[in-house]
Formats: sequence, C-alpha cells, structure tokens
Amino acid sequence: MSDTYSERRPLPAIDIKGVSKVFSIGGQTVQALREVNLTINKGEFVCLIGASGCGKSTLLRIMAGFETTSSGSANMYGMPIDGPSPERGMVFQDYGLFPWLTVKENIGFGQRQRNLPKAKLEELSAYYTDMVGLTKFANYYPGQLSGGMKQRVAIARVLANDCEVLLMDEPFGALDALTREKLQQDLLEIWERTKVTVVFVTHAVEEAVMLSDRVVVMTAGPGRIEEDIKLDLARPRDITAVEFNEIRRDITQYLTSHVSAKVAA
Ligand SMILES: Nc1ncnc2c1ncn2[C@@H]1O[C@H](COP(=O)(O)OP(=O)(O)OP(=O)(O)O)[C@@H](O)[C@H]1O
Repeated sequence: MSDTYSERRPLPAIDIKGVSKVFSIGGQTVQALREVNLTINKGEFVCLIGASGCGKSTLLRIMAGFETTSSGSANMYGMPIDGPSPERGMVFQDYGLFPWLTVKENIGFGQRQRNLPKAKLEELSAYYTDMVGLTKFANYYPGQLSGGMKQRVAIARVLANDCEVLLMDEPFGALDALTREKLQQDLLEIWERTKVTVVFVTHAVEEAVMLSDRVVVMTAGPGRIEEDIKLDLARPRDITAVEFNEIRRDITQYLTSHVSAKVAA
C-alpha cells in the first residue's frame, strides 16, 4: 500500500456528494441517480444492495472513474475522481482476465505496464498469487481455471496494482453456492490482511450481511440511497445466529417495502 494515502487518512476514502447521473440515448433520458450522498471511510467494507436498475453499477462506475457525474462531486481522499486509476481497482462478475496470459502474468500485468523491474515484478506476482492460494496454478491460463479461481486472479490482479479501494460489481454472482461461500471467506481474510477499502455490489442480502461493516440500500426510479445500516455483528459471522437473521430480515423488509410502495403508487 502506498504511504501517500496514510497521510490522507482523516479524509474519507470515497466521498460522493449530491451526485446525480442522467443518461441520454436516442433522444430519451434516464435518470440513473438523484442526489446521492455517500461517504466511505478508509478500510471499511461497504455493500450496495437494491433492486435491478436502482443505479448500483452506475454509482460504482462513478467511483471507478468510468463514468462522469451529471452533477455533484466524487472524490477519493479529497481529490476529484476524474478517470480510471489503479488506486481504484474494479472486479467484475465476468472476471475480465487476459486469456493469453498465465495466472502470474495476469496478476503482474498492471505493474509490468508500469515498467516495474523484472525481479520485483516476479516477487510481487508470486506474493499475490500466493495470497489468493494459486501458487500451484501460477503458470495456468484462465481457460484452465474454474470460475472461483478466475475470480481470485481478478482480485489479486487489482491488489497487485496498488489498489487502495477495491470496487466489486456482483463479483460472485456467477459462482455456485459453495464456491461463493469460500470466496466470501477468502475475501474477508484478504481484506483483514491488506486493510483495503471495499465497495461491493450485490443482490444477495445474506452476502451483504456476511461481508460488510455497512449495508447501503438503494431504490430505483431514480436511483437513490434509502438506508445506510451499520452492522454491529462480531466477525467471523454465523449465518445461523439470531442477530444475523434479524438483520437479514430487516434489510429484506426495507427492500420489499420500497418495491411494494412503488407498485402501490
Ligand atoms: N450507459 C448507459 N446508457 C443508458 N442508460 C444506462 C446506462 N447505464 C445504466 N443505464 C440505466 O441507468 C439505470 C441504472 O442502471 P444500473 O446498471 O446502474 O443499475 P443496477 O442497480 O446496477 O442494476 P442491476 O442490478 O440490474 O445490475 C437503469 O435504468 C439503466 O438502464
């Protein structure tokens, strides 16, 4: 992790202020976000949850610098987010790996582009390959890996590239239940080890309660933040615990009540 950022610690890692986003396609406009305010502190694990189309991905893409805002501001440690940067690494559901590169080459890709000396690059790639438990597969190509292994490579690749804020867009959505649970646990271990800040988009309430410090509930039409719930649950979390299920039920109620309110309106 870069030392520069620790000097900026009092500032929020990500600060979204009054952000609206309007898309225009073929003369039609869609308001994807309206007046969204959200502060994410260094080292926090925050999940964004909400019905399809409520603007979760748009908000994440604004944090990544892939989209601009129509109004309002998006800052990282007080500096405007004005484009993509390795400091904000994005992990997608479909992995986005380079099929012609091996596991360790994929993981070292960003640093190789930045001309890190060869010996350092080898060391760094080996370190992150090991962090995600893929040392034995370092010379495999993505086509020879399972979905869960590919997603580990994707996570290691952004971390190896000096990522400060890990932005994850339904990263485990395409995985079977067992692999998903294992990757959730692995991600939590990596988060605890690296202290990286995580913003994680999901549709799954259980996943949000298992992972996050805060669950931010969004609603559609146009997309906005409806609830920002701090989870006071000890880690490691137990999905069979009463408190876990109370929170899960509350969040499910927030989600369903907003959908029903819209249907009734
Ligand atoms: N590039 C774009 N051009 C036009 N409209 C867009 C674009 N990206 C998103 N939208 C619209 O903005 C709204 C929010 O989309 P977004 O993908 O952010 O929602 P989401 O909550 O992530 O949905 P899902 O859970 O289905 O992925 C939707 O109405 C969508 O059609």
